[in-house]
Amino acid sequence: MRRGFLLSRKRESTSAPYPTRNKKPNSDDRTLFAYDAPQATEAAVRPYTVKDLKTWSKRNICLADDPRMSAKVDLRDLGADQRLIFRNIKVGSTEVSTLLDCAVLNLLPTRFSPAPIALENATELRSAGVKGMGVFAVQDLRAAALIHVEYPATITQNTLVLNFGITRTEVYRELVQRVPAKTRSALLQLNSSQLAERCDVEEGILRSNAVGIVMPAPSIPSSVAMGHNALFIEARFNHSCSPNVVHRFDPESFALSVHTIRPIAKGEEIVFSYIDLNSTVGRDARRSLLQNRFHFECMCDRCAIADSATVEESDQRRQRICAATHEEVIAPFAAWYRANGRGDLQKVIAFHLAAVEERRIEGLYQYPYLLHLSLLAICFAALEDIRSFRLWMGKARDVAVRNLETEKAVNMLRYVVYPESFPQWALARKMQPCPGAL
Ligand SMILES: C[S@@+](CC[C@H](N)C(=O)[O-])C[C@H]1O[C@@H](n2cnc3c(N)ncnc32)[C@H](O)[C@@H]1O
Repeated sequence: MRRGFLLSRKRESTSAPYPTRNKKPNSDDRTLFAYDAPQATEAAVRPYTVKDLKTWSKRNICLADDPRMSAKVDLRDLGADQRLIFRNIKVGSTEVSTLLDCAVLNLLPTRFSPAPIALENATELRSAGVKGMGVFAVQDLRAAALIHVEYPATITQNTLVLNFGITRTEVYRELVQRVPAKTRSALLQLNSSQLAERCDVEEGILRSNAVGIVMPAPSIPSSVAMGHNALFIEARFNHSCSPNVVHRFDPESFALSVHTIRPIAKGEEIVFSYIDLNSTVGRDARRSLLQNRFHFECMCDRCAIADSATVEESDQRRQRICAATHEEVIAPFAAWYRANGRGDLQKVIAFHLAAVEERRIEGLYQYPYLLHLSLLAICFAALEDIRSFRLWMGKARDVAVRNLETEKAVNMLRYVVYPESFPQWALARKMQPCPGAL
């Protein structure tokens, strides 16, 4: 057996909380498979001490599939430092098969909060051509609508390096084996794309369908170590580089929720992004990342553009959008403000409207989109233009709603209803020099 192993129940009770590097693994390591702690609420694992975390923090953990990361660390060194255990977590009547680090398990809430309720009859599953099946809107959907809520079938830490006594294939097989029978048969119906010929069914399905989620993490320098993948059976949304929904996993309720980013027309396909569109900008780079990570050639609207001049134009637009810094976005308004309102506020408005339009064309609505919206609302408040203020403040509120920033969204709604209560209301007039002043 290779050096390195997963934590078994037996070891949890020993004085050393985790196997040490010098300790030789033995056949007991496999007792893990018989381990069955049913609830996240059960304190079966000793909580981490500060010392544990400090020791661990010094060590780099890497993504085996990511060449940038594996250069930093010797994979052979990692075996004894992984503290992953299989555990089925119960959320209401749902059971989630997980392979998680003890530190993450200990950070889960002792009681999950109720999941939010999605709009009923909002979507249907049907053919999406070359992409296989896809999810489509069956009614017009407004921006920030909650259209889908689902508990995962499986969750794994995505630092599944081959440093266990078992292979990655066995890990995936075990994880699927632990999924309750009814869900497991639905899981096994999922498409495993090009991976089907290269690996086990379970591995193919998990690797081509699981989506990245954020789990609670101890504060360690290598945050990438805490990346996780979760498999959802019903959320069969295809990928798009111009997504119209965002998904968020909430560890407090243990549910995935999917919100619309913009209004979606009845019949339109509902798509989210499988990758970080801020860091992978050009069409070719996006396609090769999706091919390497998810094993398909992206056929989304932006990637399927045939004309190379249009692709170039789109790439440049995306470059501009992704390169925009917070400072650059606020600069025009800040200059107007510093000049005591003496500049042309219409120019500031034109700057933000152009940026918002570029984002609409590319379907990129991540930060600092909200900043553009807020500054448009501020400009129109300064000019006492009630209609435009309500429009842009309303759009900013939609972003807060889909970001689950409830308090902010409530305040924004108050401003939509009572524009004059907005702090910058009539700012342009108030900043005019008083008649007779020197
Ligand atoms: C989570 S599944 C999405 C649902 C899937 N189409 C189905 O029939 O179950 C991910 C798989 O869908 C396909 N897919 C998703 N987005 C795609 C895209 N933009 N272009 C081509 N294929 C895509 C790929 O085969 C990928 O492995």
